[in-house]
This record gives sequence, C-alpha cells and structure tokens, in this order.
Amino acid sequence: MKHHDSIKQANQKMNRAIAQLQQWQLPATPVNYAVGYDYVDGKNAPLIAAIKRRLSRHKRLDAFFIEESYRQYILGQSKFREEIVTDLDNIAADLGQNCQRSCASTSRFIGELESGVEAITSADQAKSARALQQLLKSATALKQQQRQLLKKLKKSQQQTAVLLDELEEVRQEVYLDPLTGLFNTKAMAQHLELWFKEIPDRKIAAIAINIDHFFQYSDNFGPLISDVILSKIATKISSYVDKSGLPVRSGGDEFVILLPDINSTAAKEIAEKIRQGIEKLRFISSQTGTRLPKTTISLGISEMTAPEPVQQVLMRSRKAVTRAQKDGRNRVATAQEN
Ligand SMILES: Nc1nc2c(ncn2[C@@H]2O[C@H](COP(=O)(O)OP(=O)(O)OP(=O)(O)O)[C@@H](O)[C@H]2O)c(=O)[nH]1
Repeated sequence: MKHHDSIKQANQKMNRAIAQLQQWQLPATPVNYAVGYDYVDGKNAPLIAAIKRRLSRHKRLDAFFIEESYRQYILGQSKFREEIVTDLDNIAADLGQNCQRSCASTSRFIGELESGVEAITSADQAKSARALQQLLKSATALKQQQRQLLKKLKKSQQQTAVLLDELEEVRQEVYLDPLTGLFNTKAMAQHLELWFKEIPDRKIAAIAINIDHFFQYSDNFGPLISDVILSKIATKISSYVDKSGLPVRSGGDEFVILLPDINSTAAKEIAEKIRQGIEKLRFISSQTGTRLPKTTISLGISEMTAPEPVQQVLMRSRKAVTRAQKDGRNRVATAQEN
C-alpha cells in the first residue's frame, strides 16, 4: 500500500506502529513493521479485517500469520509478475505482427504468380522475361521475409524459455510456503477444486497435524532454532506423502496432508506412521551440542466428499486435532460425524 504522509504524520504513525508491535509481542523486523504500519494507517481494509478476525479468535499474531498477511495484503501482485505478463504480451504482439506481414507477402506472391504465369506463357518474349524478372524479385522478397520470421521465432523461443523459468519462480512464490517448502492454503484450494472437477464423487482424506507445545521451542530457543526445527518436521511429514497427496503448511505450527481417494481408515494408518516418525526425530543444537526436547505431534483425520471452502476444511481438521490434544496429545483422532 502506498503512503502519502507528511514527515510529521509518518513519524506519528511510526511510533504508533512500534507501540502496536509491542502490544502484539512482535519484534520490529521489517516485515512485522510493514504490517504494523499498515494496520495503524487504517487504509488497508483487508489486512485490518484479517488481523481483527485472528485476534477475535484469541489467536496470537505469529510469524507465519504476519508473513502470510504481508505477502497477501501488502505485497499483492508483485511488480515482477506484472513484468512477466508485459513481456509475454510483447512477445505475442511481435510474433503476431510478423506472422501478419509474412501472410501478406505470401498472398501477394501468390497473386503475382497467378498473373505472372499468363505473361510467361505468352508468345511475347519481352513480356515473359519481364514477368519472370518480377517473379524472381517477389520470390527473393518473400524469402527474406520468411528468414526474418524464422529469426524472430528463434528469439521468441529463447525469450519464452527465460520467461518460463521466471514463471516457475512466481509459481513457487504464489503456491509454496517459503520456510518449509510445503504448499500453502492457496495451493490447497486450487488442488481441491481440480480434484473434485476431475472426479466429482471422490473422497479426499485430510490429516491435520499440530506440533505439541511448539511455543516451548520459540520461547526457549528463539526464532532461528525453532524455524529450523519447524522446517525439519515439515520435511519429515512430507516424506510420508507420495506424489498423489499434497502436504500443506496451513498455519504457524500446523500442517494438513490431503490424500485423494484414500479412506479414513487408510489415512489413520498413514497418520500413525507420521506420528511415530516425528516421535523418533532427535534435534541437537549445533551451537551448544545439547539435545533439544523431544517433539511430538497431534493429528486429526477428516474426510471430504464434495468441494468446500478451505477454511471449512481447516476448521473441521482443527476440531479433530483438538480431540487428539484433549485425549493427551501425541496421538491420532478422527473427526466426529455431525
Ligand atoms: N519459529 C517459528 N515459530 C512460529 C512460526 N509460526 C508460529 N510459530 C510459533 O508457534 C507457536 C504456536 O503456539 P500455539 O498456537 O500456542 O501452539 P502450541 O505451542 O503448539 O500449543 P498446542 O498447539 O496447544 O500444543 C507460537 O509460539 C508461535 O510463535 C514460525 O514461522 N517460526
């Protein structure tokens, strides 16, 4: 969001943004500060609504939420993405123009050929020589035009290859969680829509996962170590998902695995394997060489039989996880049927 404040106004907002961050118990990192500033500025309505929604649920504004909000509500459409689209537009326009030119010269040549044949076959030798000369000239011009088109095509091919690489970067920026490399909820929504479009009456199992007492890591070992642990747990979780499934980071210390065409009994078995795998993980601090506390996770199984909004899926999944937590954590629970 662009700001057009005087220095005095900007200073006042800066102080309010810092006070706001303190109230939210967040350090004044550049990303946190940008979100805090936009919040106190009061003009970024979607960002303010998202923050209020979270606070009304008595949830802490954690690193994951702030980063997601920053990307979604402040960065928005990145300039990079706009540039790629403009570049693609230019390539397409350029190719279009060249094709049009080439078509025009081909039809001109065909016209000349038709009228030329008559002149060439006439008894008048001078007339047929002139016609031949003219045809030769046109053929040379056409050849040149085609050569130019080929050159342009080659250049466009190279430019398209570069753009495809850049598009891949944008795809990662849009659909992957930067810390863990897992998919984000945007990708989750996209996959659910696609899967149900492919086979409308299929079943999709969801395994929701929450790290038990993760705040202990963030509070005791700081953001660097806890980020490493979070991303190692994410990698371990995704190692249990084959190509047909989708591992998603759906919140700070929260993940969802979507498994198409898997029933809840099979999903429960997979969840149990993940639980055991995480329980076996051991973390040692590379700074001090000390062993960090054991990590466990609580898991909840639910099932989808029709397309539904991601937030609804997440809410049901979280309820199943809450059951596992209430039953003592480090276990798998199944969502209750309504
Ligand atoms: N390092 C790091 N910590 C994060 C990130 N996102 C969220 N957290 C932390 O994860 C913790 C989640 O806390 P809670 O939601 O209370 O969950 P919990 O501590 O696992 O407690 P239970 O879910 O009840 O077991 C908070 O301390 C957050 O600061 C992140 O991206 N990096």
